[in-house]
Amino acid sequence: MADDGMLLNFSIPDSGILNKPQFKGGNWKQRQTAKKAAAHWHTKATERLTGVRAPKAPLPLSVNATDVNRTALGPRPARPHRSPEYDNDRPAKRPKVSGGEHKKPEDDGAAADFRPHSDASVIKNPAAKQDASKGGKQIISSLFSFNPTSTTQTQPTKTTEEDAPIEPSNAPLTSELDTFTSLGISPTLAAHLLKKMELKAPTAIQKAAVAQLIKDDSDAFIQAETGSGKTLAYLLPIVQRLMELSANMKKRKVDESVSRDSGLFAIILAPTRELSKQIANVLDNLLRCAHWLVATTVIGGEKKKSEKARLRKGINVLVATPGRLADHLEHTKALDVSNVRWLVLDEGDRLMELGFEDEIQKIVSNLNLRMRAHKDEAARIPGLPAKRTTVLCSATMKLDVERLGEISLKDAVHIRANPADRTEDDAADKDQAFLAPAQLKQSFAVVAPKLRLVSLISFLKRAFARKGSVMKAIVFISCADSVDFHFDILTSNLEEETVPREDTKEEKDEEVEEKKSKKKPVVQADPTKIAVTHAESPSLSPHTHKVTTYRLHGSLPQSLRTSTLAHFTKNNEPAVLLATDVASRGLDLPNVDLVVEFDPAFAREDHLHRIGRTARAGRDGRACIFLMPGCEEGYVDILKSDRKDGETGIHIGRQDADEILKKGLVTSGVLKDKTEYMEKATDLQLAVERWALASPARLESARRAYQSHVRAYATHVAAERGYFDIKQLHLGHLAKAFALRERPSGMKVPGLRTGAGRESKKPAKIRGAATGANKGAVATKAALDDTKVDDTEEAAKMRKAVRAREKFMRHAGMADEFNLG
Ligand SMILES: Nc1ncnc2c1ncn2[C@@H]1O[C@H](COP(=O)(O)OP(=O)(O)OP(=O)(O)O)[C@@H](O)[C@H]1O
Repeated sequence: MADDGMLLNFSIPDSGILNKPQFKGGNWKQRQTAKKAAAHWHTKATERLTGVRAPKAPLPLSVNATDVNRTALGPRPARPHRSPEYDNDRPAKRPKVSGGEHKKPEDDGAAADFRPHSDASVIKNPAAKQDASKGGKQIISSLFSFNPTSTTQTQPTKTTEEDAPIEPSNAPLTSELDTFTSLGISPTLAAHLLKKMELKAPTAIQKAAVAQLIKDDSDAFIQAETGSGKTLAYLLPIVQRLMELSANMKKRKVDESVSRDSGLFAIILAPTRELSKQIANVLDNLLRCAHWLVATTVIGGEKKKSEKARLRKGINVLVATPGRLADHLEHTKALDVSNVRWLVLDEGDRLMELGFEDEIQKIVSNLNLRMRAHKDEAARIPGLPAKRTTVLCSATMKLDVERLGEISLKDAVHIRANPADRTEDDAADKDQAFLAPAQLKQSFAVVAPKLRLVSLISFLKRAFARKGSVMKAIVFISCADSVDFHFDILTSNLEEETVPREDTKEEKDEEVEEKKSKKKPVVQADPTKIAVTHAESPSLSPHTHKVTTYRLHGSLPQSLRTSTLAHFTKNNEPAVLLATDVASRGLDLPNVDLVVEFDPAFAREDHLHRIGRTARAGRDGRACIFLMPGCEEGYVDILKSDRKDGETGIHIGRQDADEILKKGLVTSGVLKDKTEYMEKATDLQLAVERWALASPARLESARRAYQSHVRAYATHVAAERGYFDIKQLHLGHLAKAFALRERPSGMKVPGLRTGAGRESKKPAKIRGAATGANKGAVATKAALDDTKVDDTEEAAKMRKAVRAREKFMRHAGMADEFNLG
């Protein structure tokens, strides 16, 4: 149209085409109201003249919950400022939902402090609309009101930083007499350890194990704390013995010296692929001083064909996962195990937990059979021991480890770092032998469910505030869905999150069409996002440096898991890894200064393995566990039992959510007024909620994470379920920590993985609290079925393990940890 063409020639000055009026007189409030009204009419007039619709101004991050509501309702009447503390004094309000309809709090078993959600802009959002169409209701509750109070002391105790330094318990020995050569290691190997691997002296467990395994062919059970160097404790004697074998053959001028064709002499079994690869790396480093010896790995998740090709070429040491080795023993002719004289079962308790008992039994019988059948052929290798030595490594001496010992060991020697510490008869509680490294500084944070997410962000913000104070941190989260959700939050620019825009006409039409065709909108996961396992964290990075966030869980493809761990290991900049328990066992990640148990572990020994990712080989480390006020605080008893000086509890620090929020969010360190941190926390929470509401995929991810979290919560071992009582879990408050504004009872997760069809109509709280003795079993089985506890292979193993354990416990007349009946 001609008019349009003419309009193109208009140039609109930056100041606008209408003069802005001056506002004088009246009080501040009246001037603000007049200014807003004028701005509104100014915009409308400009739009009318230009035909261009002005974009809506983003809502600043510094608004609070009531401001958001007001944005939609217009200017509010003057009202005295109400501090969040004032909220605390108010009696509970009946929850009011967006339709104006009131509902009794007990209707959904959720929060009693739900506020009406009248954020029209949120309701206009497609995700929210989709939810509203399903009968979902948007609820905003205040972060700081109606939180449960702590049952323990409210004032933080002396922080662990203030404690006097403690002698490390897993460090290399310092006496001049304690050298590798004094244990029987050859000068060549000792020189290699010193020059190439920078290892000057053995640790206590290495001293005990190396001396024993070099001089003797007896089976052994190695038990030592995390980070004490168990890997080298069993690898060093094997490599030393193989080097001796080689030297022997040369001395005796036997035709062929030891080479890759001489046969397979040692097998090391580890429960996970990550651990197998890590052991293989240490072994490769050792074998650089004996290049004629060849090692390789056979682990699940890799092509069997290439593994077969490697086995065909000939190997001397094999690192494997039990399932894959059992498979090769059955199907790969090139795998000859008749010369195997060392079998190591690393992380024995975990091997049993994952249900590898059958595979290990098969492997052991196969080795025995072939060794007996080829006795004479082995005689051509002078010095090859007549009997096989089996070494079992485990942090604990639980019943299932004893069972593994029965399968694999014969007259085993019990090797401990300090045998004087505990005698074999000191078996009142064998797990108690497993303690945290003495120098590890432990603390717990008492955080109400609603404050969990903002507290985690604040805690990490504070930890990474000064470059160098924390280089690497690991945050343990109970399930894969929750890891993904928190990864997305931490790697998003929350400050850019604005109130979702209004739908365009096209979108409205589309929606009408959709409704007509009665097609349910399908929320598709973005396939490109699956491959992203690390990204910068805007919310954690201070101005001075960047912090990278990583994610790791068993549902990621193996190649991605491996590359993520490698990237995290090589990264020399500050980084945080969000992980499930897939990263809790055996992994040796350098420079981890801090471990955060955002979700407490399912059992005490898992907790010890998790915190053992720091304070390794004598280095310093910090660990903090998040506990909710109430029964969870009782878990401090477990923290005390982790330590030799436990009963006193003097080395276990305590922090409150308020303290964490103040330190993490008020970066100046000085509070302008005592509610400043509350406002900042509320802003952060609102930003996260807006982030979730901005797309259906994010909302789905939040709901999925929440539901998986609740299911995983029900899987704590029976002995600890008093601390983690699902019936005490406040589902409504917890939903807020997942950025959700919905009632737990009405929450549906589109595209829920396996088991979604069996979703009960009852709210999770009621489902979790199934009746009588089988409540734990119901919850556990639901968790195993519906939660991505680990990858599918490991989940299957876990199910098998649960069944095996149930059977075993029944036979042993013991209380079953899953309360099966
Ligand atoms: N003698 C030593 N001197 C210095 N550092 C050592 C020594 N032996 C091992 N280390 C280092 O200690 C760290 C922990 O070793 P390793 O992974 O074998 O411990 P672990 O006892 O198996 O721990 P976990 O129980 O957690 O699996 C590694 O980084 C390793 O390089």
